[in-house]
Amino acid sequence: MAERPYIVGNWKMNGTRAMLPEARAIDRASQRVMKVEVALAPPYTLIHAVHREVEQIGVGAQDCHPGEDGAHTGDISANMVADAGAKFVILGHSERRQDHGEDSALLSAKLDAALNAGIRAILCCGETLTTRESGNAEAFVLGQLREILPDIDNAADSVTVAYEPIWAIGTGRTAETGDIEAMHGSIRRLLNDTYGEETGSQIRILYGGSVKPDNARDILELENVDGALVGGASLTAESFLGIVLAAAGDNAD
Ligand SMILES: O=C[C@H](O)COP(=O)(O)O
Repeated sequence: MAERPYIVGNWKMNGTRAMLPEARAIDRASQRVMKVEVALAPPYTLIHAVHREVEQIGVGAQDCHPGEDGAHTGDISANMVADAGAKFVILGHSERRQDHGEDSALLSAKLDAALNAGIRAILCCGETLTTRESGNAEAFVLGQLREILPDIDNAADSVTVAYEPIWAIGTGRTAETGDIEAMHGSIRRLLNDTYGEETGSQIRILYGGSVKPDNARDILELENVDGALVGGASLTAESFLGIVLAAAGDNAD
């Protein structure tokens, strides 16, 4: 278990203002679990409202445009999400890669925009089931990361990695613990090679893919698993807090 696990809820395209009491409940309970760092990434429309609603937990965005401003109808810049209260942005989620054709060049530009706006990035990576079954999962995931990891000195302050096998997202299937540990170990070695061990060892690596209160403990205990990126189970305070408590080892304080 990481010294201070990082548990991030990604609400994806879910949530109206009716969800604000869930955010408030998550925040209030998280104040009693200081040994876990908790954050929520609501849709753009709720970032400011959630930011105003909470005191303890972090608030982030699920995406940003690579540009600073201008004629991009319907887009939202990193400066805008920062202004709304976001302290981080999720980039490269497989749903955006699939739904919007996002590639590494675009993601690198988005990452630059986020860092210039002074917000951190959660960089997502993960393989399809076909890639896993062909035995190429590790090469694929490390390749994704090599293409987007930024060439900066303070990477540990700016970047978190989230490994999410695509076939485990929203399916109720989680990867085998041995496979998670092996992939996180490979990602750690890549981070150490890229940034040196002092920095590489401090960059957090989250696991995502059907993390629930009843499997969180087993996953979070694995070596090099520093937290979780949670989708479906972050939509109610009850299930999300179940994961937060599992990360705390069930002990508040
Ligand atoms: O960003 C979160 C992940 O895609 C995991 O989603 P899930 O917990 O619903 O499987």
